Amino acid sequence: MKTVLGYLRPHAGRVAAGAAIKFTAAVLELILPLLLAEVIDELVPAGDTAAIWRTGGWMSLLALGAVGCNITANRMAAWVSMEMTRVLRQDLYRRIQGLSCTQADQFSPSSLVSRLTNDTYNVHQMFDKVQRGGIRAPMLVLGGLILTFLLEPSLALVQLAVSLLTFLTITLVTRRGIPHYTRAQAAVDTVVRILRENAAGVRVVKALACQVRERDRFDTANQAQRQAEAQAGQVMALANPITDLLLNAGLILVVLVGALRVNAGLMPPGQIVAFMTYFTLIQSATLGLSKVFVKVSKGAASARRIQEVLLAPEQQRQTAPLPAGGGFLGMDRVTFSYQGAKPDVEEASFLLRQGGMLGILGPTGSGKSTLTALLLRLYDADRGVVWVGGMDVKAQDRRALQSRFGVVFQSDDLIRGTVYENISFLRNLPRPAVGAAARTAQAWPFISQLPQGLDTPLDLGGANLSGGQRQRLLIARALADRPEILILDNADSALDYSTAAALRQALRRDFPCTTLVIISERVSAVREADCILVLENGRIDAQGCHDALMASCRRYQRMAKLQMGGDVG
Ligand SMILES: Nc1ncnc2c1ncn2[C@@H]1O[C@H](COP(=O)(O)OP(=O)(O)OP(=O)(O)O)[C@@H](O)[C@H]1O
Repeated sequence: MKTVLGYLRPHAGRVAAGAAIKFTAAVLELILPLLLAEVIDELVPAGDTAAIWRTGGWMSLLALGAVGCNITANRMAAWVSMEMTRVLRQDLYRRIQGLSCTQADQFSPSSLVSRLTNDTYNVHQMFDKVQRGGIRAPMLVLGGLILTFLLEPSLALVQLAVSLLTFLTITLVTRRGIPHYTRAQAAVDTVVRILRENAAGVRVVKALACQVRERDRFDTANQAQRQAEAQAGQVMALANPITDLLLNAGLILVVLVGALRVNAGLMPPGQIVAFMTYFTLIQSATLGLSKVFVKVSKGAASARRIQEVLLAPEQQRQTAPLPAGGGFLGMDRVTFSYQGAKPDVEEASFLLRQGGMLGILGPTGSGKSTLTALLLRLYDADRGVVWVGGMDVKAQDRRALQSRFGVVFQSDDLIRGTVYENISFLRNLPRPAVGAAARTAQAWPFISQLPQGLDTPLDLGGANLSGGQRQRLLIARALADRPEILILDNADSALDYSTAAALRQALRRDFPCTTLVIISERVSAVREADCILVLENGRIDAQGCHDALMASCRRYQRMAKLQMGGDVG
């Protein structure tokens, strides 16, 4: 909470000015009933018309002054809470971008999204409500009670009792309602998730004829959401009628007790009117105050969640010396585990010269992608040293390090936009560079056949392209900025053999100085590599060039024979 509160500091002057204006408005509102009682009890019996007009004028001025002050202070409050939330959201976004993948995995992507959206919204609401009602409501309640106690203690006690009852009722009702709303919000999340999964996997759903099951899944989530909303609605439906009842009961009590005291000659009749006005003021302020409490409790919980991300520790930068003759890129006895249970990469060591090619082969789940994640410093190794450009990756600025790479991950997707926008990908690259990358990636033949060439719009995820066309665009995206190091993670899986061969040839021709890291299930994709790693269960089972592995590694020989028939020499 302290960290989030710090975002108010730059606006302290405005907040203080807003509070002073709200204070002034509350004082003006509290003076009005006193003047009203004076008109009824003194000026009307005295028949002093001029004084009645004068006091009426003052009352109008006070009422207008209070409205003006409240509008000004509310606008200031809205500005401050919007501005501080903007900066908070911006800092949170930057921090999320700076989180290591381990930290992002720990928070979970959906939780980070909800911290950035829902939680910042709750904090915004809290600051807005506190500034608007946090001064005015307690001032009106306290000031009203003090003035009424000075005027007539027995009536003031009636007001105090009813106000306390109102406050307790609203707080209890809202507290009971909040869990239902939280459940309703979670149910909405589930509905949205099912919708997104369904939209993304619409082809699979249709192909596997799962529409009915999907509909049932959606209906169940939809029903759960309706139920949670209904329960919340049932609880909250009590709030307004109960407060109306308490307000009316209180007014009746004030009038009754007041009338009895007036009849007994213990107080002037005008004070009943003043009391009724104070009572209405105090009741509405009490309601406002309970709403402030609700917003503060929700906002404080959200502020804690935001703070957890903002204060997530920076990654340590303990570097280790590189082994002698470390080369351009490599690892030395690297061990890494995603969740600390079992090593996902164990004792991995290899070297690669600049401009060289590293091939990585191995069964699914053997740690191939994890090796590239460590090179990119998406995760830090638990033990050992990883280096790129002859320097420990931990000693390098993560963004600068990552900008040296062009990468195609298995999970990459196209965005809604033109072919050019998909290849350039937010980098504003010149069109000739984009065209050249598309040629190397073997994408040009089909791009030139599209109705608007590079300017042809693509659907989200490239739904209007074939799998192989999508893959070639992704490769072009990785190449377009002429990276120093190129990582292709199974990027040829949807390409036919002759296109994959043409791609390899074009890569060597057009990017002779680029260091290549190629993960593939095909021996043909890596056979020209300077070094091929054969992985098994996170360990490097064997490494060497194609000929060396053919001579020494049975697993590699089997794969080569299986995939390339007799052509394995
Ligand atoms: N983000 C993650 N969190 C936890 N475990 C993970 C994560 N990513 C991968 N793993 C685990 O690490 C191990 C190695 O995964 P990795 O993706 O590196 O394998 P791979 O050889 O690239 O597999 P594939 O060929 O199927 O892509 C697997 O056991 C996998 O379950």
